[in-house]
Amino acid sequence: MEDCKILDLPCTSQDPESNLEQVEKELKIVVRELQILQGRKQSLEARREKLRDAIQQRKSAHLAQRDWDKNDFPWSKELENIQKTVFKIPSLRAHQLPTMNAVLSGIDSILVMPTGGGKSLCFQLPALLSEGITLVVSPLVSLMEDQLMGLKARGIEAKMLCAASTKQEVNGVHSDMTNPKSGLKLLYVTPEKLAKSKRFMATLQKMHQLGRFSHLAIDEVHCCSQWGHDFRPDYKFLGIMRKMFPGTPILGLTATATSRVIQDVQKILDIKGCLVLKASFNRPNLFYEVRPKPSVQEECITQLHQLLEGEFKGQSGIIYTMTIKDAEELVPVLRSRQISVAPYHAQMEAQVRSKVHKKWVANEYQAVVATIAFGMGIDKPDVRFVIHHCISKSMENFYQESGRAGRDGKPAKCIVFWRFADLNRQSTMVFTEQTGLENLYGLISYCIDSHRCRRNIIAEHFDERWESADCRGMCDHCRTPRETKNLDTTKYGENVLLILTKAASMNERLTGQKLIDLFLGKGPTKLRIKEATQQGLPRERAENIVAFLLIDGFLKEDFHFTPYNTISYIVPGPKAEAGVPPSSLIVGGIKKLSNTSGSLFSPSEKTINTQLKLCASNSEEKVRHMKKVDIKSKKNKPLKNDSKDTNSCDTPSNSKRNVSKITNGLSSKDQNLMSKFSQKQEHVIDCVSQLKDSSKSIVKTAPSEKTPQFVDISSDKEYNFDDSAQPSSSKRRRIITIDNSSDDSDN
Ligand SMILES: Nc1ncnc2c1ncn2[C@@H]1O[C@H](COP(=O)(O)OP(=O)(O)OP(=O)(O)O)[C@@H](O)[C@H]1O
Repeated sequence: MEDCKILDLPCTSQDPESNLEQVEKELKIVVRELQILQGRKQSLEARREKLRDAIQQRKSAHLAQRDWDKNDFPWSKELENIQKTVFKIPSLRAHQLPTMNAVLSGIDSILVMPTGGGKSLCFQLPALLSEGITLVVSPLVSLMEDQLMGLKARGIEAKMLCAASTKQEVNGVHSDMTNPKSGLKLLYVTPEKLAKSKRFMATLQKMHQLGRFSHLAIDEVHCCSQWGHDFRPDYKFLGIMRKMFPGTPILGLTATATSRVIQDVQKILDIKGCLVLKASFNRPNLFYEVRPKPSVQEECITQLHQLLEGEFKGQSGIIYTMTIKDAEELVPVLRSRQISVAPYHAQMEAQVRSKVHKKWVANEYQAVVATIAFGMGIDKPDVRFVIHHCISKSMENFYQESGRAGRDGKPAKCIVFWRFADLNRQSTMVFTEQTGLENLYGLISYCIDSHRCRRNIIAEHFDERWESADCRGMCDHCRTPRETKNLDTTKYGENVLLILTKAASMNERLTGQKLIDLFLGKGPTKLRIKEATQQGLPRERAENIVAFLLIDGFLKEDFHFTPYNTISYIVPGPKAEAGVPPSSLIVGGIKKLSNTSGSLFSPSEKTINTQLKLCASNSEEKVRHMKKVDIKSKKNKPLKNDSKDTNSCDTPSNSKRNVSKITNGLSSKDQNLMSKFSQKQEHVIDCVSQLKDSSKSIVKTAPSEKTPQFVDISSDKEYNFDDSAQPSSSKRRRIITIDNSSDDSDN
């Protein structure tokens, strides 16, 4: 009865049916109105969010317009005095003074500056000019230890708190925080400490109430963002700091420059609209070089030996390895050659690690052989070389790691040893991360590109533009420029597909190495295809081609777990599936370009015809076994009439549709290639279809009764295709140049 009143309906017990009908009618009207209102609410909320963002951006831009570089702030004289007398720094670098002025003006800011740029000074110096304590959140104990060492050497009172701090140390810090007479200026804590110690947060609140919480500096602030390369869940906790400690200016510092990360960080820390200061990422004193890594470990050791005893003799450096095992294995071998090195990785005891670090800083070791555990905060100014014995997992990681070199501004070298085998080792470790493969492939394109300025590639990654002049011959490519030529990769793509098709038809999966063997006419005879073999192609070049096809999205890695490890197999990528050719490839070479023959640069029609015949005969063989999908008849239908296939992603007709979709997003260069490729497209589609067909019978995918798309020839069962998502190839660069200088087949 109550409900009836609410709905304002006449409620008579005589006619409940008609009453119910009326109620339901009314309910429908209300639900519809609610839906309309809900829709309006959502669109208004979205608009509000956009307007708020615009206001914050305007605020940010407005702040950035102010002259932060001037020298007439109330603190300017004292700032200069401390800079010169305490820090013994004669002049400030770009963005240091503006950041310090913003901090001292009480403005929330983010400073984006490359590693070694001098970010720490931007909170250390203002700390000395302010009443109370500057709290510095830093992700690594080694980083904090490093800074404490430097500060103590300058007579500045600084302490740290971490999980390893003794009770006595903790009590001492807590009393300093609330004691107005304490001279403590900088307090370093890990984000874990903040997130997990209620006692610490309580004392921090007290410190704030007493007006002693002068600034909050968050080092490596990109760790807040999942888009960054080093996300740390405990950094998320910092989101409450703005609300908990109003009036305490926040300074975020990072060497990660992508705008997506910066915006995310602003949101997480609740400092949208703050001042963002961004320095250029170009480190002009660093020489970038990529060397082919010898396949035999002994040869690689010899090269390292030659570098450390030759070019880098008497100089200090870091050798980065991918795994702890690699570091542990490399050290004794190098020591046996009288090179003074020590390992550094996460499995070593903290005290031993710290000892290695100190001895290296004191030049008692020429180099540390380290995993990425030796990274953030390594502040040795005279590091003259950083050698990557193995590729990093992303461009960001590489930039950070190599950025340990040359922090004193003097020339230093950053050398990467690159080999295809390391791609698979890394990819099997990073593929579970959200953007792991995309990030890794970004670095691979840096490694396999044999022509473009390395600096240019790094700049592109960080949304910057550096002209060739910015490099000034400080990378291997700019030092020895090469002539280049466009290479049609269609032939390579087709040959690789032929090999994959044949292997799959024999229930074989191919790892990258196996595929490259077969591409070069090696490996099991039963899997070889004479017509698809690249005669005379050096292995290094073949590896780069397959790597290129992977990062271009023509091929993709398919990961399988075994009880012991994860294996990466190579399968056709989204481009091959859609019948889109690989992107264009520029080959660079000095000696060989003048006498290049058509055999490599323009695939001979003869070879293609042979391949087509081979594939066509294979296709026909398979097609005979297809019950539901007649590839031949479907691929001859005009695209418009393919309406039946709208839900099928993988039939050839659909692949054609995908082609047109993909073509719309392609550059004119790629479109030209596309039209070339389209003649062979059906053949490629056939290959991919066969491949899927065969691979389905290998993996025995569960059949679906709803929309069968092909029939397993071995079991007569109907199947769907269910391809796993890949990083979008459109996000990657299309033009890459690979080495041609050692290519015998060019002669
Ligand atoms: N204006 C300057 N002139 C000369 N040296 C400077 C200047 N500013 C900082 N430095 C020195 O540069 C080195 C690197 O500084 P710092 O450790 O602050 O870099 P960073 O930007 O924090 O790097 P990272 O991202 O690796 O933490 C230090 O040895 C520091 O003393």
